[in-house]
This record gives sequence, C-alpha cells and structure tokens, in this order.
Amino acid sequence: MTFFKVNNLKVYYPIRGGIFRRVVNHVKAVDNINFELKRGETYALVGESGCGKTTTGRTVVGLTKATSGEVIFNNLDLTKCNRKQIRETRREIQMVFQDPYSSLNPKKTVYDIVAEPLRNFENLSKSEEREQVEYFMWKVGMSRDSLFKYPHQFSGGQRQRVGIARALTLKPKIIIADEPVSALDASVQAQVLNFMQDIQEEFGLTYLFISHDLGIVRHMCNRIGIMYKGKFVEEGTREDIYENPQHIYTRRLIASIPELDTDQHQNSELLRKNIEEEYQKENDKYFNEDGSVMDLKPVSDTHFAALR
Ligand SMILES: Nc1ncnc2c1ncn2[C@@H]1O[C@H](COP(=O)(O)OP(=O)(O)OP(=O)(O)O)[C@@H](O)[C@H]1O
Repeated sequence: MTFFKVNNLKVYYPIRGGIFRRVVNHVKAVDNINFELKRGETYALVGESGCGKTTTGRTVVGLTKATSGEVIFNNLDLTKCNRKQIRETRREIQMVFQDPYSSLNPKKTVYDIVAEPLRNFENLSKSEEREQVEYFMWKVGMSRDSLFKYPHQFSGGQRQRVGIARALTLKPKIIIADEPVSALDASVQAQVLNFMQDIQEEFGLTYLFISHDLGIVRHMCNRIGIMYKGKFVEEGTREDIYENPQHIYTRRLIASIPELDTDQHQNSELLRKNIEEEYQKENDKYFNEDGSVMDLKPVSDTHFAALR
C-alpha cells in the first residue's frame, strides 16, 4: 500500500490583467512534481525562495488547491475525495508553520490554541480535553502554568513548541514542517530540531521538511528533493545529494553552505567559481531554450533505488 505519494502535481496561480481582470497568464508555482514519503522518514524539500516549496506543503495539507495531479495518502487521492474522506484523512497530515510569531492567534490563550484541533475533530468532555492539552504541552516541554498565557508572553522557540503541540493533538501520521526554525535564533534552532527528532520516534511521525538551508537539512533528513522554479531538478538520499550532486543547481546550493568556508576557504572559493562558470556555459544541459527548468527524467532513478 502506498503510504504517501505526490504524482504530477501542478499548482498554477492565475495572473489577472486588464479592466475585466481576465486571466492573462499563470505563475507556475509547482510544475509537475513527483515524490514519495516512506513511513517514518524525514524527506526534505529544498530550494531557494520562490521555488514552490511552501505551495507544495500547503497543497498537501489542503490549504491550497491543486491545478492538477494527485496527492495519494493511504491509497486515497486527497485532491479528489469527498468532504467526509477529507475530514478523516486531513487530520492525519498536520502543518507546522514557519513563523511562530504570526502563526499563533495572539488573542487566544495557549490552552485554546492547542485545544482547537481537538474541538474541531473530536467530541471530548472538558476534563478529557484538559488532560490531552496538558499531556501534549508536557511532551513539548512546556509547564502547566504556561497554559493560560498568551503567545506574546513566550520566546520564539517556546512558541514553536506550542505550534508543534497543536499539530500533535490529533496524532497525525505526517507533519509538514515549513521552515520550522528559520525565524529562530541559531542557538534555539538546534534545540527545536533535536526535539523534533525526539518526538518523531516517539510518535512515529513522518516529516516533510521544507527548508532553504542545506546545512539544517543535512542534520535532519534521510532523502532530499531539490526544487528550482517549480520543478524537481534532483532527488536522492542525503549521501547522493551531499557527496555526489548531479544537477548544477544542487552543486551551487551545496557550494554556498557557509560551513564549507571554515577549513577550506580557498578551495570552496575555487569550487564556487568553477560551478558558476559551468552554470553560465552549460545552461543548455539543464534548462530549456526559454530558460525554464528541464523536467527531471526519469522522475528519479535514485528515488526508486532508495525505495527498493
Ligand atoms: N497566493 C499566490 N498567488 C500568486 N502567486 C503566488 C501565491 N503564493 C505563491 N505565489 C508564487 O508562487 C511561487 C512559489 O511560491 P512559494 O511560496 O511556494 O515558494 P517557496 O519556495 O516556499 O518560497 P519561500 O521560501 O520564500 O516561502 C512564487 O513565485 C510566488 O510568488
């Protein structure tokens, strides 16, 4: 049985123009992508700002509508199922958002924020609800006296823990973590990432980890899909991507990881220069004449090899 798979997903946003606001063109935010999540793994979607990572994540959780393609979860296509099926399956895929400063409602107490999904999906008594909220807050390392405080009374790292507690209450199978630490200080980032790894094992979670930061992805993820201008340009295991990147864009991303600078500054400068030259010279190997990204063909040898 397929656990989770995205097939030929496209998400196009209309661009309207003229006095009648007709659709004159589209932004191809996601343009025919394919990937699969294996139960219990952390799969990274990586790429620079605007390449379509967030749109992919939002489409998977149902916050954005797919233009075409399939999102298969437990053998159901989430883009086509009825309301009842959507309700049943959507609760199993939750999202943790990038910015803990704006993603939690400032007018609600932490208790209400964490209890909200339970109120939407489960019919619990007040005492059962309280028990659940306290349990998940405890799991994310928040004390009982934080329950009736408001988001602004917490640090960024604590707020992200609240966001994670909220995502956990419905006992999801998959968590889409969209740049979950990029708004946090470097010192707090590591704490939150380590904590995410701890709960992954405990709750049997599968993560779709969205990030532009290949340094963090190396720490967190088993397999990686590299996105560029709405398409996948490469996919592979962590070793494939970091030790033997194939696509020029992936090599540019890896060469830009700052830690390369520490011991081998000269080498990494040279590497970047070579990659830049190749990028300028060999565009036709990777891009179509109109500058759009060539489709990854076959979808991914490494991908299927990794699944076998
Ligand atoms: N609601 C929308 N309407 C129109 N265009 C959109 C909309 N949301 C995103 N886009 C466009 O779709 C493309 C992909 O955006 P998306 O936010 O998915 O990229 P991203 O890789 O997640 O970037 P970031 O890391 O900056 O969030 C961008 O060109 C963006 O401007």
